[in-house]
Amino acid sequence: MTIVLDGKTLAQKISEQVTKDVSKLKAEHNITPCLAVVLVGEDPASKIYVSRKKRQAVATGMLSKEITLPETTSKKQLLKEISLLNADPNVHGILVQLPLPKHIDTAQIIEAIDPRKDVDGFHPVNSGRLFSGVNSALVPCTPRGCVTLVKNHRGQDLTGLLAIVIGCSNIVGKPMAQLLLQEKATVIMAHSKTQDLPTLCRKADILVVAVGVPGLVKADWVKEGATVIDVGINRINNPEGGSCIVGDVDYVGVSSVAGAITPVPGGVGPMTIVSLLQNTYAAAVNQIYG
Ligand SMILES: Nc1nc(=O)c2c([nH]1)NC[C@@H]1CN(c3ccc(C(=O)N[C@@H](CCC(=O)O)C(=O)O)cc3)C=[N+]21
Repeated sequence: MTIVLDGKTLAQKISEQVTKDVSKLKAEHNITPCLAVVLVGEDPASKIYVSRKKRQAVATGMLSKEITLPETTSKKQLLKEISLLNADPNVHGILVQLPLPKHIDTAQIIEAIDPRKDVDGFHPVNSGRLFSGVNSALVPCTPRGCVTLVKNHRGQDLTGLLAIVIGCSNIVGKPMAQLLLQEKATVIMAHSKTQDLPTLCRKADILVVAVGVPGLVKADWVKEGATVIDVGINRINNPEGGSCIVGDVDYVGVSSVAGAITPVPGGVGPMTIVSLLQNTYAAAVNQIYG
């Protein structure tokens, strides 16, 4: 029997803990963690994600501040907004929604965020800390959520397990590999140029897929009993009209061999958001005890 890794329920449980932590912080220090989300442009998917992040932050008792800027915003204007948020003692977390419009250099924007407020964990200071295994790092939300989900299912010890991560992005694949390495897993990073990917993947105890290709991973790519984490979120058109969201894993096929699998939606997505809340709380605490 394949176990469905229910990210929605686990995220809800973690969110209740964050709610308690936030109320304790208020009672003891009279400080309410505040998450600032910056959205540049009109991308409909980004708007939905931003409103979801804001709503869930507020649901835990945090404050949320939204800065919405037009598509035509210059790099200079955006840098100015970030420096105001960096300097504002009432803002503890800053998230600049990606992707940014093409005329803005993303790396430069990320580097302008105060690393202590970088709740996405994308700043080189935080990725450097993660690489060095320094535990004060703010860790990117999706990989953090994936590891929480895996450990909640398999137990805390991942020592010696073979973890294969498909996809090498700065946002998911690379930090995911570092976190798994920290858990003493044996880690392989694979990508579109990897030779004979199906044969390689069949060796994995833990398979993390973050490539953005709908249904890429099929049943015969997966070892019996493996834990499969599907990070993909792909909107596809139904033949009968309308659209739906699917992951990078052929869910029905892989369910017949995997020991455990994340659904899309309801798996990694909710864990990403709750990790953002955990990061925002941690950032606020760090800024208090500075
Ligand atoms: N600076 C920045 N930080 C991010 O963390 C970031 C970003 N930019 N840009 C876009 C991606 C995407 N992302 C998601 C978060 C939650 C769900 C989520 O909650 N998904 C639900 C619903 C899916 C749906 O129905 O749309 C689920 O999987 O169940 C999805 C995707 C964060 N991102």
